[in-house]
Amino acid sequence: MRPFRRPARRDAGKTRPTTVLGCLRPGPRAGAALIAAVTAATVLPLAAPQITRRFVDDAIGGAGTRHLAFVAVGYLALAVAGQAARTLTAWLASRLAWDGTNRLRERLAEHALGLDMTFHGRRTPGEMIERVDGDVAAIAEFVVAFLLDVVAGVLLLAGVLVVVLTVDPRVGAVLLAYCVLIGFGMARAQKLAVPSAARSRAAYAALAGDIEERLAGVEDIRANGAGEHTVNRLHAASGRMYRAEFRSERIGSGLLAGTSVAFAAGTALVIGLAAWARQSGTLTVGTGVLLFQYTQMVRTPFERLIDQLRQYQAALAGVARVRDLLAERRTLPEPADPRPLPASGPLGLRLDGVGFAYADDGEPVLSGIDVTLAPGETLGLVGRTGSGKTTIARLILRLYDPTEGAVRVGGLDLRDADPASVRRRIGVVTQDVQLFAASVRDNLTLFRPGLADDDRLREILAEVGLGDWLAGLPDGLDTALGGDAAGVSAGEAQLLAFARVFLTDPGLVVLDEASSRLDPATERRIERVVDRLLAGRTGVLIAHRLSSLARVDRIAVVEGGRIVEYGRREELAVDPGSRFARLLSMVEVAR
Ligand SMILES: Nc1ncnc2c1ncn2[C@@H]1O[C@H](COP(=O)(O)OP(=O)(O)OP(=O)(O)O)[C@@H](O)[C@H]1O
Repeated sequence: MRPFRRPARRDAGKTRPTTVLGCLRPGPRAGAALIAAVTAATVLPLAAPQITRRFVDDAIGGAGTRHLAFVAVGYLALAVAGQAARTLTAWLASRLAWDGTNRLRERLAEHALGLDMTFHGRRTPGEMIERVDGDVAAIAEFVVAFLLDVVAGVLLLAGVLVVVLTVDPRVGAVLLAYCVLIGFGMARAQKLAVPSAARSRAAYAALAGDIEERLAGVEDIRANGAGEHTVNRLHAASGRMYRAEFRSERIGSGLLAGTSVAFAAGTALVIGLAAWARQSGTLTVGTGVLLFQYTQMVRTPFERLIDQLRQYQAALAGVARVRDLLAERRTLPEPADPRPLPASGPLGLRLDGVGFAYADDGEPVLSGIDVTLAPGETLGLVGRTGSGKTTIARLILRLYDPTEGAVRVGGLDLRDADPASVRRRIGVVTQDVQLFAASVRDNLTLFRPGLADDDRLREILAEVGLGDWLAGLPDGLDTALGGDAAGVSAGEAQLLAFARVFLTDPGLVVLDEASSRLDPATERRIERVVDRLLAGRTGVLIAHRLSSLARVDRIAVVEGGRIVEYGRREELAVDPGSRFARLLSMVEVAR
């Protein structure tokens, strides 16, 4: 099978397909090769019984051994050629299917990555894996099976009927009626198989989602001793899958057994008819054998078709889900006339009467938020958990659009700003730093090789205080970091995240301070880096430690989605009636 190829090279200069069918459609040459192979794989086996007939009739007629051996060799050659055609068809079909599904998988991954947080907030990673991988694999398997078993099978069936009708119209008519009956029975059977296959697939997706979620939270589960409960839940979910799968299998094998009996009856019928025709002298023994062989040939396509019913259902459900995913549109509209944010220097920030709700008909999480920061100024956001600080940060990063008011950066409403310049000019460091199973270099540049050369990367790592850490790594920038950030402490991970932001040199930075405790030395290192990062940049700091607020110009106290206090830090600190002063004095008392 051809190895997976990157789309950038293959599709360079071409329009990328956007629909499921568009992705799966083969190129004209590959399509023609497949049609030729399928035709050969159908016609060659159809010719085989003709040779058997000749052999039998000639043998009964007293033909010589040489002649019979010649006919036998012809039969053998035809069988070998038929098998070769079938192997070629299988190879071409799987190659085309995997080529197509690779295109589909890439398209889906690209599409899903381009969707907004509103979409991703509603989906678990397990569900997305099942969609982008599980469904696509089901579609690929079906495409192979469809080409091999359904298309080739139906062609063979039609060929057999045409030949038998030509050889003996009476037997042909019986065979045709018989096939129609079996086809009708199968269509009815499909109604049974379809829902059970869909249920089994849904149970599997639920189990995959459950496992993924539990594995992601393994630390919390262990720490809280929830292991037994988790195993019990998984037991229940796999029990549901087992029952759904078992039922689906039972229906499948019941159908297979039913057709076996029907075919045995059909064969007996045709043999009986052939014997009767032979007695009445209208049929040679060879033709009887030929009819018997053709009847046997009808069986395989039908059995394969039945076998495909369940797969067909899974694939159809997969196609529907993949279509739904491709039909998902960004909820953040692209600006009609995108304007870039100022390319250099600190960016001013203004939140103008901003209101926001996560769901269309949900409770507002933010309302009436007004904030103004001049370029280079810093704002500290404080407030209880759940008050809306992270949501404000998300709006500033344009992960969501406000439902009321506007977020302006550098004088530009973010809805009118060029999204690429928003990503470039607004930087963020969140509490949960995501490190990838890749080299230090890729973790810093986030897989953008042209972003900075190695010297610049070393310089930045030294700047954030990771110079010694880098020197201690076995392969320097090439050292692979574990996917779970194994070998990287929480503090180092935070510093790596700062290094990422330094690389793009944004004009506005949003820092969601790590609430977990770091050792005092690391905390001091991080604070020094924060100072350096905020120098000459506009900053919004979600502060979990009041000490961090010493560096900000303005303070906003958030409560229940509103700013209940806003002002210059020094003024609020000396105003005994302010909440900020009360917070400060509480910390003093605690000390
Ligand atoms: N993705 C989301 N979908 C729906 N509701 C959300 C989502 N994220 C947050 N919320 C809700 O919005 C409100 C504000 O949450 P937010 O995370 O902004 O608070 P916060 O002040 O940052 O809290 P913390 O200090 O704990 O991080 C909360 O009621 C929260 O439950």
